[in-house]
Amino acid sequence: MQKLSITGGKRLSGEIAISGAKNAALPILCAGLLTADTVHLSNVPRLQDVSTMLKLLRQMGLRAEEDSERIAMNGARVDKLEAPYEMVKTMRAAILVLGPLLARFGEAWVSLPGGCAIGSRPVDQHIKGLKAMGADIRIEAGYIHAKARKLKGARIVTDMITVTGTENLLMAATLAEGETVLENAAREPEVTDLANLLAAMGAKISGIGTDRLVIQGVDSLHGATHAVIPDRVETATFLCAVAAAGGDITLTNVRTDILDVAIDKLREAGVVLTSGPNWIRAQMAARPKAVSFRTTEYPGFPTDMQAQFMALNCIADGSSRVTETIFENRFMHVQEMNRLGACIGIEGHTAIIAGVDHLVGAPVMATDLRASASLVIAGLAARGETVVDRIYHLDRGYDRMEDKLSAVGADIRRIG
Ligand SMILES: CC(=O)N[C@H]1[C@@H](OP(=O)(O)OP(=O)(O)OC[C@H]2O[C@@H](n3ccc(=O)[nH]c3=O)[C@H](O)[C@@H]2O)O[C@H](CO)[C@@H](O)[C@@H]1O
Ligand SMILES: C=C(OP(=O)(O)O)C(=O)O
Repeated sequence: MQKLSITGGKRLSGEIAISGAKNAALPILCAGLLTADTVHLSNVPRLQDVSTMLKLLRQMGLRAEEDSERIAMNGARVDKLEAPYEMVKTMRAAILVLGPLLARFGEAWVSLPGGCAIGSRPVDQHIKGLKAMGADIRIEAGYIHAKARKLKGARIVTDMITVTGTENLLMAATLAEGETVLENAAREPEVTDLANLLAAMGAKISGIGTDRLVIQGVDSLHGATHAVIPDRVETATFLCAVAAAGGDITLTNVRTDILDVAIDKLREAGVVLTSGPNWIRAQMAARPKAVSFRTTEYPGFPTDMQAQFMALNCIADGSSRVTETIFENRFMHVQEMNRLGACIGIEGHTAIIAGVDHLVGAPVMATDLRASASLVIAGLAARGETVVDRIYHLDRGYDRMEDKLSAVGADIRRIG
């Protein structure tokens, strides 16, 4: 099993180009199922989840031609309406084929995702919404089996804000008969990016970027050309890395307008940030100051950045409180950080971090995607060598992270 070896204590200096957003690219690839025409995508990140999603879509009959960070996909020959367990278990986002398959082909078989390292993560709201649109949905042998001769528009109020739930229902609604209103919709920029692509494909959507999406169904969608938005989580991860290790880096291909909370917290931590239209520069010369926060839906503090900011707090001056409100089990990195000498206690959904003067490298285990990133950040700041095991989690969502970090002076390499 591959690992990352990091020898901490090197300041970071130079430029890193940010890749396209994983959480925008995955639903956007699934949108290719909604049309028989060709959808041209650029700024698609090269990471494991994208490869897994392409493998799944190709199994269904979607044609996808890849060239560097561009993909042209054509759904004219899609005929296998199934997402098997082997795919869904490695990538929960496979659930995003449910809405498009049902809307265009009237049937879908999607393995029910189980829980994962960060929480139980049910998909009841996806099912509730599709049922409200007239689908007949049964759970058969571990699969969601959905059927609908033609979906019908409906007013759907989800019990909680759900990102992929909103995306699935949005895609389904584009080809439903009549009007669908999605209340309590997720406002994450990745949902907006998907909605913008769907609009370019001929979908009639109003309220894009708000928590109330109104969709007038159309008979068919057509091809389009779209650039995936830059990854705000990858951006924030590298900003946390320089905040923890010190140095001066400039990130390019970024969208600073979707990073407000992260930027505020980094400034509070003492990072000097300057930015232009598509770049941000971070300079850090001192020990970071501790920052407290609670995760919430966009535009609040993202749960996907919680672990990386916690790594910063471990070596910060002062104590902090980090409350996780989205997932019930997203503190798996805490025990690993404590193995590096951090001082973190957990009270319910809150981690209380007493900043220590320095961390000391040790072998640690990655338990999920962002936990892995946080351990890399901790390793960059620690004295001596940290070896992060199970980095297949990291590879799911980061595009060549160790190459990008070594290019700015980090001592990091893949082993095993
Ligand atoms: C591929 C992708 O975009 N993944 C992101 C997406 O995950 P994902 O879309 O799976 O997360 P959701 O927004 O759906 O989850 C939010 C909360 O709602 C709960 N819930 C959700 C749906 C449902 O039917 N029932 C239910 O109870 C979940 O268990 C969780 O507690 O949003 C999360 C929250 O910003 C991010 O951490 C993930 O990186
Ligand atoms: C939790 C994440 O992804 P996923 O929903 O694909 O598990 C993430 O990107 O941090």
